[in-house]
Amino acid sequence: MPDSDAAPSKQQLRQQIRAARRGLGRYHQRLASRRLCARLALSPELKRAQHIGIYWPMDGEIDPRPLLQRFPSKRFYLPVLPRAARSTMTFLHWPGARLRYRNRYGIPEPVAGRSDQRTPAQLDLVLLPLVAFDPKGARLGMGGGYYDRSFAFKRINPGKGPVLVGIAHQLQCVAELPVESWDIPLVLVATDERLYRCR
Ligand SMILES: Nc1nc2c(c(=O)[nH]1)N(C=O)[C@@H](CNc1ccc(C(=O)N[C@@H](CCC(=O)O)C(=O)O)cc1)CN2
Ligand SMILES: Nc1ncnc2c1ncn2[C@@H]1O[C@H](COP(=O)(O)OP(=O)(O)OP(=O)(O)O)[C@@H](O)[C@H]1O
Repeated sequence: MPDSDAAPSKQQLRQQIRAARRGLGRYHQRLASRRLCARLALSPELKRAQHIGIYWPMDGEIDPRPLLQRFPSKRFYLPVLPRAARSTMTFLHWPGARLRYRNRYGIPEPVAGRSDQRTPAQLDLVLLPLVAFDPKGARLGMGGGYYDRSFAFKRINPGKGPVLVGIAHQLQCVAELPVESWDIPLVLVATDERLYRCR
């Protein structure tokens, strides 16, 4: 079979979708972020959650940060990459911790200090950045395996720990992603246009 007919590899899919996402204009980004946050704010899962993992957007990702203003009484946490290879991320309360440091991918991270620090299992809900998703809740990330490793405990005990919510622009939706044995399924995916309840 010629290459052009084959399903795109994970790497090709990442490249295509990341380029499309980076191409979104500033006006589109602002509107998409507001629509996403308005939709998320209505979900019972988010209303119930008190300790929420969020992310600092990069590479054209949709911006979830307006949720902080909407929910001043909830606590939000940013991921901090593990120091040791193959370890899990920790989540630091923010704002509160200083955001001075950029990690190896150029993403700002809070600096551990006196601020509240949580393990992945200690959060109520996590908003996961992603490159592509499908309506069944499969997620393709940047390829580091950070979220998969951090929430691997949910494969053994799906009821434990946070509700995992994928966050994306609508253009990041694909019909079906190949699922790897280590992939952690998403319960919800929220975009600027829709909310997907998976499975
Ligand atoms: N906003 C945000 N924060 C996040 C993630 C994310 O996807 N988005 N992550 C989700 O896991 C973790 C970081 N994972 C990342 C993995 C790879 C690259 C990246 O840019 N890779 C380059 C290769 C460069 C290199 O190896 O140095 C690339 O693909 O171009 C970025 C983040 C934690 N924080
Ligand atoms: N639970 C796990 N235990 C050990 N290794 C893992 C685990 N989950 C993922 N990995 C490793 O991480 C690598 C990257 O996985 P994958 O390409 O699915 O990451 P991703 O979901 O795209 O990335 P991210 O979660 O950082 O956005 C895989 O090659 C796999 O070996």
